[in-house]
Amino acid sequence: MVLKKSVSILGSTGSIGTNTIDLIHRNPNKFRTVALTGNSNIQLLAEQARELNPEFVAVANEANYQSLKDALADTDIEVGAGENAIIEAALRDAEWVMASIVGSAGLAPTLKAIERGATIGLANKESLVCAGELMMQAVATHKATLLPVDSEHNAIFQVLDRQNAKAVDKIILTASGGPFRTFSIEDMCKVSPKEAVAHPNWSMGAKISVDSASMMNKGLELIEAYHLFPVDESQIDILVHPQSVVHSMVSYIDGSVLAQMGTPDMRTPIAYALAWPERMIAPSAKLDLSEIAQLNFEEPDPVRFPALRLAREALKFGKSAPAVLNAANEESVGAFLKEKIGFCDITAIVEEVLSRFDHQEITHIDDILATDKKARICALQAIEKRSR
Ligand SMILES: NC(=O)C1=CN([C@@H]2O[C@H](COP(=O)(O)OP(=O)(O)OC[C@H]3O[C@@H](n4cnc5c(N)ncnc54)[C@H](OP(=O)(O)O)[C@@H]3O)[C@@H](O)[C@H]2O)C=CC1
Ligand SMILES: CC(=O)[C@@H](O)[C@H](O)COP(=O)(O)O
Ligand SMILES: [Mn+2]
Repeated sequence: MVLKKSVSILGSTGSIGTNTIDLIHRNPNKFRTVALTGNSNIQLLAEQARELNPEFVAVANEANYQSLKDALADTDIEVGAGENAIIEAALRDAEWVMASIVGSAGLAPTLKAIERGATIGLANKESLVCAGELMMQAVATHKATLLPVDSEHNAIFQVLDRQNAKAVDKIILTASGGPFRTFSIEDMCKVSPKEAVAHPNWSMGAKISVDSASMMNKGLELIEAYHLFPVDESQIDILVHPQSVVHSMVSYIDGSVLAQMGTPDMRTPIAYALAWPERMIAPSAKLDLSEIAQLNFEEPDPVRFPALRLAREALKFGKSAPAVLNAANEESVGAFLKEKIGFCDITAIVEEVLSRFDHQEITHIDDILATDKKARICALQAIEKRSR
């Protein structure tokens, strides 16, 4: 009998979470679910729990505790609510944990799963952006395994020659350019949330879709790549590739460039991380290059997409700057989605908060949590000033 891999999914009700569950459903003999977590979508969380029968289900928003409890009253699944319950889910004894909570809310639970030495499928890039050094130190100290799920980083992980790290010349992160790749600044400043979440290639949650539209997603991914892979900031390039077929590349000192390709379906990188070090079948459409016929590449435009410069500056500055960048961006994206500010205000506010902030050294997760809180207050003031 083959032992089932025990898995927990933090953020099971989101886009990454539901794609992960899709793969688990297709492989009932391979996986056993230990814990699931959500925030607002109680109906889906309860349905997932009924189907997968985990030990424990947690909801971050405490106001949703009773409805989740009621929905699972006739089962023996334990139910928890609040930030501590999400931490408890991360601490439950699953070998493999999908970190797919959106935003810096994912940091503390991901770190707890790392500290117990689990294998983490990391989708939650914001945690690495905020606390890259601390997280990577914790991975080494606790002998945890961090498997990048973000499609670009998963691609790099697949083509990086770890035996010859010194032979790496560049990491080339591909970017679709988002829905406004060809827009003028004037037109971009007028776009609606509906237009911003309509990614040309990927189906994703609202926050990351807006990040893709501003290209802050690529800025966050630059910082993510810096922490995940043994390269300097100057060795990470960003290249616009509108088809999202080449998910990223590594170029070597001998002139070889290795790329990972596939159709834009997150079930491929999730399946890679779920099955690692083996591989498993994923239902993603097969790549047909003759049908696609053309793959295009172009340099990103730093004027229309200032997020790329802001993220690189924050990475170079270090200290609390990346955590401030992330917090200000999360608040601004939230305000844009609520139509309180315009699309171009997002990066303007991030820049304003970054420049006003007294950046401090980070030595402990509490420093990150305090920075995150302070930067959000600062961002909310800037949002208020620009509110429509
Ligand atoms: N979607 C994608 O294809 C990709 C996503 N990523 C990254 O993966 C992460 C998840 O993205 P995505 O799945 O698109 O996001 P979604 O918005 O679709 O899902 C987010 C998940 O987090 C939960 N959640 C929201 N707020 C909180 C909170 N405060 N505390 C605990 N849980 C919370 C949501 O619960 P509920 O729905 O119940 O409210 C949901 O389960 C992000 O960091 C994103 O950048 C990376 C690469 C690709
Ligand atoms: C699927 C995934 O990994 C996203 O991060 C995606 O890369 C977004 O596309 P952009 O290249 O437009 O940011
Ligand atoms: Mn990505």
